[in-house]
Amino acid sequence: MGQRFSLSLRFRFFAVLGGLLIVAMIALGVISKWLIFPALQAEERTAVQRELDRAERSLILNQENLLAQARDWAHWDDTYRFIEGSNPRYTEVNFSQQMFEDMNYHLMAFFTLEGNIHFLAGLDPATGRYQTCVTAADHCAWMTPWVETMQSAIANQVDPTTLYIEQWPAMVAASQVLHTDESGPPNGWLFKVRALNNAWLERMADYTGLPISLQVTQNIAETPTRLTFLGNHVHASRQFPAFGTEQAVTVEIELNRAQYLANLTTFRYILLWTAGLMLLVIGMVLLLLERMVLKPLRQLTAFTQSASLQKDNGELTQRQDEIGILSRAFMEQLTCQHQLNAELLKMSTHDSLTELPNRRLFDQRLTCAVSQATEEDEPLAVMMLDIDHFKLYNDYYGHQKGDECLQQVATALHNVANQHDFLIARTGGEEFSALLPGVTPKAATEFANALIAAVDRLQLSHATSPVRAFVTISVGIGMLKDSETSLPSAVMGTADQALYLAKASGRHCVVLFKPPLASPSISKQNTPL
Ligand SMILES: Nc1nc2c(ncn2[C@@H]2O[C@H](COP(=O)(O)OP(=O)(O)OP(=O)(O)O)[C@@H](O)[C@H]2O)c(=O)[nH]1
Repeated sequence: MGQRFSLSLRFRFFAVLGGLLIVAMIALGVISKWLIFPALQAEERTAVQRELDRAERSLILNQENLLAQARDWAHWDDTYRFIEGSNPRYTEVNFSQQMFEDMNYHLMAFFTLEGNIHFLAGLDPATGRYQTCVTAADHCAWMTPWVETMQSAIANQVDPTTLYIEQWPAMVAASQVLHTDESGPPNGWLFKVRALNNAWLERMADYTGLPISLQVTQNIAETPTRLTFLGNHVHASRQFPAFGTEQAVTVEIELNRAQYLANLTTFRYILLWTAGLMLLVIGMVLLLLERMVLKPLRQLTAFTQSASLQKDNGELTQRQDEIGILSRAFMEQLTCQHQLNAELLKMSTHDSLTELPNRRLFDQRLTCAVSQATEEDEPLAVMMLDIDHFKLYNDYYGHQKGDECLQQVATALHNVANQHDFLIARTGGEEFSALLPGVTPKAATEFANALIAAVDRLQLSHATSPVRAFVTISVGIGMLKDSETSLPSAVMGTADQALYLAKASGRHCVVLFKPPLASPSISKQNTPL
C-alpha cells in the first residue's frame, strides 16, 4: 500500500511541488541573507558615509574660509606697517569685541618672522571679554599654550590651516604678512583661531542640517571613520588629527535609521507575501491537479477495473474535457469489445448456417445435464436426428439449395424445441441432436414425432427421395437410464443406435433405444414407432 502510494501520481506531484516550494523558500532565504540584506546595509552605510562627508566638507569649507580671512588680513599694507611698528592706530581701528564675536574669532596672534610675539588679541574663554596683549602673560596667560604651539609651527613648517587642541579644540589659519599686492619680503606671521565650541556647532548644525557634535580623542585610530549601528539609530564619527599632538578632533553625527528600517520592513513584507503567494500558487496547483486530473484518473481507474459497463454512472462520460473524451473512447472500445466477445462466443457455440447451437455447446450442456440427472436421479432423454437421403437432395438440387433446406429444417426443429423448452443443436452436416432433461421416454417420443411433423409441414420437395416426395427426417432416442455407463458419449451412443435402426427401418420414423440393444445385435424391441 505504502509503496503503491509512493509510486502514485498524487505522491509524485506532492513530492515535486513540495520540493519545489522548499527549494524556492531556501532560495528566497539565501537571496535575502546574502544579497538583499547586505545590499540594504551597504546602502545605509553609503548614506551614512555621505552624511559624514557632508559634515567634513562643511568643516573644510569653514577652515578655508578662515584661511581666506587670515590671508586677507595678512596681505595688507596696514598689517605690514603694523608689524614694522609704523601703524600705531591699527589695533584701535581694526579690533574690537564686536568684530571677534561677529567673525567668530577667539584669538588673533601677530608674530615676527622669527616667531616673537608682536601682538595678541582674543576673547578670554573664562569671561568672554576682549583682551589685547603683547605678551602671553598675566591676564593673557590663557593664550600661552596657543602661542607656544604657533611658535612651534613657525619654527617647523607652518600648515596654513589645521586643527589645534589646546584646552579646547579649534581651527587655526596662518599666513605670512605681505604687502597688499602680496609682494614681499614677508615681515611676520598672522594666526587666526576659531574655537570649535557650542556656538560654532550650532552654526554648523544650522548650515548642514546635521546634528554634529565634537569630541577630543586621545588616540588616533587606524581608520578615521567609524560607524556603529544601534537599534533604530546609527552613530557615525570621523577623526581629524590635531597639529603637534597625538590627539584628534572627532566629528560625530547621530542619524536615524528610519529609512533603512522602513526599507527592511517593506522587504520583509515583500518576502512574506512572496512566500505566501508561492504557497498559495502551489496549493492551488495541487488542488487543481487533484480535482482536474488525479480524482478523474482514480475514477477512471475504478471504472476500468469494474467488470460491468452498467456501473458507469455518467459522471465521467458526461465530462467535456480530455478525461470525458478518454472515458467515452474507452466506453466505445469496451462496448465494441463486448460485442466482439459476444459474437465470438456465439460463433464458437453456434452454427453459422442454421444459427442453432453447435456440437461444442451441445456437448457442454450434455455433460452438465448427465451429471445433474445422475446426481438427482432424474430422467434424461437425448435424440439424434438426420435428414433422410440428403445426399440425393444435394445431388439433385445443388449444394446451395441444400443449405437453404438445412436452414428451413433447422428453424422448424428450433421452433418445436423452443415450444417444449429443450435444446436442439446442429451436431453434423445434416445431423441434429436434442437434449431433454427431466423428460420421460414417452414424452421424448411425443416430442420426436412433433419434430418429424414440423419438418413434414415444410413440404420441401425432394424429388429423388425413396421415402416421400418431400424432405423427411429420422429420429433415434436414447435414455440415460438405458445407457451402459453414465458417460455422455455412451448416452449419445444409444441415440445413435436408435437412429441407425430408424434409418434401417425405412426412415421417416422414431426409434426409442431399449436396453437389450446395448448388446452388439439390434433388438427387435427397437422397432420403429
Ligand atoms: N448442402 C449441404 N450439404 C451438406 C452439408 N453438410 C453435409 N452435407 C451433405 O449431406 C450429405 C449426407 O449424406 P449421407 O451421409 O450419405 O446421408 P444421406 O444421404 O442423408 O443418407 P441417409 O442419412 O442414410 O438417409 C452429404 O452429401 C453431404 O455433402 C451442408 O452443410 N450443406
